[in-house]
Order: sequence, then structure tokens, then C-alpha cells
Amino acid sequence: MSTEALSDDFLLLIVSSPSGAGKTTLCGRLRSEFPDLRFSVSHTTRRPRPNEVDGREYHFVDPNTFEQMIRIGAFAEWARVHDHLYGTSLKEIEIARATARGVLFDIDHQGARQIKASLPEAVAVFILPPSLAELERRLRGRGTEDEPTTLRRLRNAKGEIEHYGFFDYVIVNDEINRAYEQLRSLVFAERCRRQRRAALCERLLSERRFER
Ligand SMILES: Nc1ncnc2c1ncn2[C@@H]1O[C@H](COP(=O)(O)OP(=O)(O)OP(=O)(O)O)[C@@H](O)[C@H]1O
Ligand SMILES: Nc1nc2c(ncn2[C@@H]2O[C@H](COP(=O)(O)O)[C@@H](O)[C@H]2O)c(=O)[nH]1
Repeated sequence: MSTEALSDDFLLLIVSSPSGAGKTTLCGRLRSEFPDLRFSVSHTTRRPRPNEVDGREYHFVDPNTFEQMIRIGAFAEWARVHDHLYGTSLKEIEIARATARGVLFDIDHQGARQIKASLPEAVAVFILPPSLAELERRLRGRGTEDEPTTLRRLRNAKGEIEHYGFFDYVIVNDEINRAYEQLRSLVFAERCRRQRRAALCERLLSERRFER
């Protein structure tokens, strides 16, 4: 990690997991505790769930609009996940840079790799369920997907876990409070990285005080 890459205080935090492991729940808590960490609202071609609001959880668009956005280079990253298209627009990152102290991405491992390729200072966290049986219980318990979608997501889980080696941190979401405590600790720790403090150190060193 280069000093230059971390020379500002802006945190790019990626959270990924297999479907149902709990990243939306954990990101929701982060958003409440750290309002200066702006949630990146992705574009997707999947249909909204009953409780989801366009522009809040996602920008819900049709496939033609999504493909047009790909053509004009509007995305920082995009991927096909569970048979739908999902993408992070460059605009989301620009807005976060202009208005917040960081940006929180809830994206899959393909998107995480693309973000890291262009923004290597990004910090990537993978959330694991304690077991596959518990993953299934959670996804079914959430009750948002029909049976074919549930099965597709469960069948994709191992393929996603295979990518754990790419991530900087792995958190096991067994007990939600414990997992959240670990995630928030990461935010604090990342904000204390030496490289993010370089500007302050240089400023203190340049002050003309206590000099003989
Ligand atoms: N530690 C936990 N213990 C028990 N249930 C949990 C825990 N964490 C999350 N859940 C529940 O599991 C379900 C799935 O969680 P959530 O929607 O956050 O998963 P997700 O990883 O965001 O899934 P997706 O990728 O499908 O959006 C939700 O009903 C949530 O309340
Ligand atoms: N590569 C990207 N993946 C994304 C993005 N937004 C969400 N996701 C991932 O998709 C799945 C499914 O999400 P769901 O809301 O339909 O359950 C999950 O792994 C998300 O992290 C994105 O912009 N790019």
C-alpha cells in the first residue's frame, strides 16, 4: 500500500459476502453509526423488494438503461450477479468524495476486484456465515426471494466464498453484535493508518515551534 494512495483521510470500504450472510444488516448499522461514510447506491436490473425504495437501496433500472450506462463508461465497476446486472456509478464515488469522509460499497467479489484495481487504497471486507446451514436459514428466514432465486443464491455461495483470499479482512457473522463490533473496529483502525496521517505529521513538523 503506497503512502501516496492513502495520503488523504477518505475511506473506501467494500463489504462483500454470499447472499444472506448479513452484509446489508451490518452495513445498515455502519450507516447509522458513521453518517460521514456515504453508502454507495448501486444501479441494478433486479426488481425492487417490497420494502425497497428507488434511490435508497438501489437505483432500479431496466437492462437497456444499464447497458447504455456501460457503453458510455458511467460505471466504476459492474458485474452480473445471481442473473442480474449490478453496478457502481462513477458519480456515486464523486458525490461521496465531495460530501463525505468515506464511501461504503455493498458489492460482490467481482466488483470488489474492479474497485481495488482502480482504487488500490480501498479496504475490502468479506463477511462469512458461521455455516452453510445457517446461511440457508437466514436467506429463507428473510423471506424476500422465491424458491428458484433462493436456490440460485445458495448454489452461488461457495463460488463466492472461494474468493475470500482476495479480501483484506474476513469477519464471521455468527452473533450480530460481535460481528458488528469487529466491523466498526476496522473503520476506526483504518482511519488510524499511518499513511492517512502523513499530511498532519508533515504539518506539525513544519511548524516553527520549540526550535533551538
Ligand atoms: N448474525 C445474525 N444472526 C441471525 N440472523 C442474522 C444475522 N445477521 C443477519 N441476519 C439475518 O439474516 C438475513 C439476511 O441478512 P442480510 O439481508 O443482511 O444478508 P445479505 O448478506 O445482505 O444478503 P443479500 O446479499 O442477499 O442482500 C436477514 O433476515 C437478517 O436479519
Ligand atoms: N459488483 C456489484 N455487486 C453488487 C452491486 N450492488 C450489489 N451487489 C451485490 O449483488 C448481490 C445481490 O444483492 P441483492 O441486493 O440483490 O441481494 C450482493 O452480493 C451484493 O453485494 C454493485 O453495484 N456491483
